[in-house]
Amino acid sequence: MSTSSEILKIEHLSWSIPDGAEVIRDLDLSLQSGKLIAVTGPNGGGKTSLAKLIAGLAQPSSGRILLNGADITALDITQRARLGIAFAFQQPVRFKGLTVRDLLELAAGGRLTDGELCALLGKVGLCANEYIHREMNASLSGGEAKRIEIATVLARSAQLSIFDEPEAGIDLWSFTRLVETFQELRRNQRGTLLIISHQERILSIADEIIVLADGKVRTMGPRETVLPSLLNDEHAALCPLEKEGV
Ligand SMILES: Nc1ncnc2c1ncn2[C@@H]1O[C@H](COP(=O)(O)OP(=O)(O)OP(=O)(O)O)[C@@H](O)[C@H]1O
Repeated sequence: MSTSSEILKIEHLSWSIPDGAEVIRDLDLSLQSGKLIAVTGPNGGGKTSLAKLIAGLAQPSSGRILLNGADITALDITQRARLGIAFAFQQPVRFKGLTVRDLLELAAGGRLTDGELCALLGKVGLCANEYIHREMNASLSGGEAKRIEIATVLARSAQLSIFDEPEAGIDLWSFTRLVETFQELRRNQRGTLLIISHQERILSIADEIIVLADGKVRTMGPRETVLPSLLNDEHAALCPLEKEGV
């Protein structure tokens, strides 16, 4: 059993949108390595904004982000990706001209055998034979593109993988497979997983749950203590969870 250490530290982080409204407000956070951490909370609470700030897609107005103790606040998304941060968008990105194989090989950093591609796509409930030569264009359905994007993050085997609402737009069977994949990664301690989700099934497999509301951490703690309070009536209005289906 490995002892976990701090992989990400966030100090006094704030971020404002162009009209001046503060979306992330003086937020402090510490994430331990090898854990599955779920981030939940009401719509508009700042979850995606926080993920973008961590991935380097947005620059904070103030505060610091440290990865393994090193200040990465000034680094852009490419530099942070090189250091081991991978981000799967809420809305998948399409890349005209690139095939699914190209994209997964780019993510993995080298050639992949058909068997490896099959294993990766199988983790998100896709059959490789039908997909590896498909172009990442509009001919893919929203759910297919979303699952391929998730597979690219899995292919990266990053130190810190961030998934923004992986449940959004994918069918129940693929979602079940994905939840199993997250559990496998957690069991094998393959990096740290930060998963933004409204799904009780994701929250139920988390080591830690963060509830974000109004740009601040409302609650953070082990699943065993946070989830019961999220499921009771007192918190239902603050953070309605999706219990069935996707
Ligand atoms: N680029 C932007 N321009 C203007 N407003 C923005 C921008 N990005 C985020 N916001 C606003 O900031 C707030 C937080 O948005 P964010 O997407 O981070 O919330 P969220 O917690 O991820 O919500 P959801 O659960 O609906 O995905 C929202 O009110 C949103 O409208």
